Amino acid sequence: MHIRMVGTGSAFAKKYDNNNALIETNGFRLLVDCGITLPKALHQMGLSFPEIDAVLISHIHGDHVGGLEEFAFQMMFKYSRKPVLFIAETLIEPLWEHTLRGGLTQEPLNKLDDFFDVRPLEANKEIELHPGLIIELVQTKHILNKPSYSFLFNRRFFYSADMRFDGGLLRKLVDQGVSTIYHDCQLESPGVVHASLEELLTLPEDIQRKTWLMHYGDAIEQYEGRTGHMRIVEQYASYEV
Ligand SMILES: Nc1ccn([C@@H]2O[C@@H]3COP(=O)(O)O[C@H]3[C@H]2O)c(=O)n1
Ligand SMILES: [Zn+2]
Ligand SMILES: [Zn+2]
Repeated sequence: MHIRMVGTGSAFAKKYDNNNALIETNGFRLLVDCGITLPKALHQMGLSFPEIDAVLISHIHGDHVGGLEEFAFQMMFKYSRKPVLFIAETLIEPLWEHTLRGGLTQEPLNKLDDFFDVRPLEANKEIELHPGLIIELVQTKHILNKPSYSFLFNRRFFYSADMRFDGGLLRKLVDQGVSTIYHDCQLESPGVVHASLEELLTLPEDIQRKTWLMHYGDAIEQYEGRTGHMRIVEQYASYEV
């Protein structure tokens, strides 16, 4: 399974695009989150929307869903296709009512299903998105009373959505066989709604060696060599996980 980050930046980063990714396996290309900067970043990578087989959403923040309106419009009016949208069932209503409805509604198109082939996902339950690509949604803490889901792919690759530090969960995942963790990282403390670098540096060495940092601020270059045993995911680079 390959992963390419379309962006590795925090919500307010300006040197890096929104933390969105492409997971590619067996000819299937899954977009993980679709933020504000995604349409342009994807274009700069030489890709267009019809080349994406499905999109998966972690939570309702602009750097994760802000590009969905353009995705929906392009697919509907330029390509006459309805993209597959994998999304936790708890996020379906808020995505439409709070994010997309205003821009997309034009009678008779007035619901999420008019624009996307919606595939609701249940947390803590494995599902095969495509042959060879199994996912489990893990609800992780981010903003109070606002659901956010991290992703476990093929039981071995953990991709954090925006989440607060949870060393116990990471320990459990590694003990269960997870070999690679991509984790959002806020460089400055306190993290508040994200794991801070300071907190991530408290992880035991064996977990740090499996951990790669993403969703970072523009100051990341100043932190090179200061991330313990954790590596930094590079924007646009392709990795085998
Ligand atoms: N209680 C909050 C809520 C949000 N934020 C900032 O807003 C950003 C929204 O996207 P994000 O990637 O979740 O990161 C959030 C914080 O930077 C924050 O700092 N405190
Ligand atoms: Zn974010
Ligand atoms: Zn967020």
